Amino acid sequence: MEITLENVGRRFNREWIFKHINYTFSSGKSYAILGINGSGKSTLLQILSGSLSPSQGKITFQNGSKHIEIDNVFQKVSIAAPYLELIEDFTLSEAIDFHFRFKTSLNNITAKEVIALLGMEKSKNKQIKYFSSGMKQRVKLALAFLSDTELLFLDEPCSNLDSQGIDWYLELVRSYAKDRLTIVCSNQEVEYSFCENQLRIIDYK
Ligand SMILES: Nc1ncnc2c1ncn2[C@@H]1O[C@H](COP(=O)(O)OP(=O)(O)OP(=O)(O)O)[C@@H](O)[C@H]1O
Repeated sequence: MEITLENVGRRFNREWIFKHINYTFSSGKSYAILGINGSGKSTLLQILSGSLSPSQGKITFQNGSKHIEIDNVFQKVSIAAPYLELIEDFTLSEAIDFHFRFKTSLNNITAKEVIALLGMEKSKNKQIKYFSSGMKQRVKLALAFLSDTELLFLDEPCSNLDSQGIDWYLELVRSYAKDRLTIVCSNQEVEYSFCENQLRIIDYK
């Protein structure tokens, strides 16, 4: 899978958030999108997931010689982001079952195995609304990493994680990010230091 941006820019009202991005993202590689708060990282990630249109320029999604329509991109992407909330009334087991009604699980991993990987056997029947912010973040990350999608998009992946949680995240990266196109929006090095490519929003202002 390849995502190509040609002269891409986005503005809200009269304010340009970024302009003239020419860049190609390719499968099997990892990318960090870097910038200070409010610089436009999440906006760019939404464009890359097909959920927001650029104000100028062109984005194309290509699988080998096959062009992918923008409306079909959502099937190929897993996103963990602060603005994408879990359904709070679900128990953990229900949230996992619900998620995998829409996305195929990676290597046919079962809900039981996901719960074991989260280390949350004792909380499987607890409603998400009673989870701590760090527990919710772990659930979001597990659902994204363990979905069988070529594109893995992580916006501030270590928010609310303690040092143990950060090690757990890095283990997910080692185990499940390898052959995918991984993009991390961040301004914390620990979250993106594994990414071999970096795109700085400031270069496109
Ligand atoms: N729907 C919208 N309407 C108007 N302005 C918006 C909208 N979405 C984002 N913005 C503005 O675009 C700019 C970039 O926001 P964005 O969330 O992409 O930044 P970010 O780099 O991800 O920030 P953070 O690190 O705080 O998450 C901000 O000034 C924000 O206020």
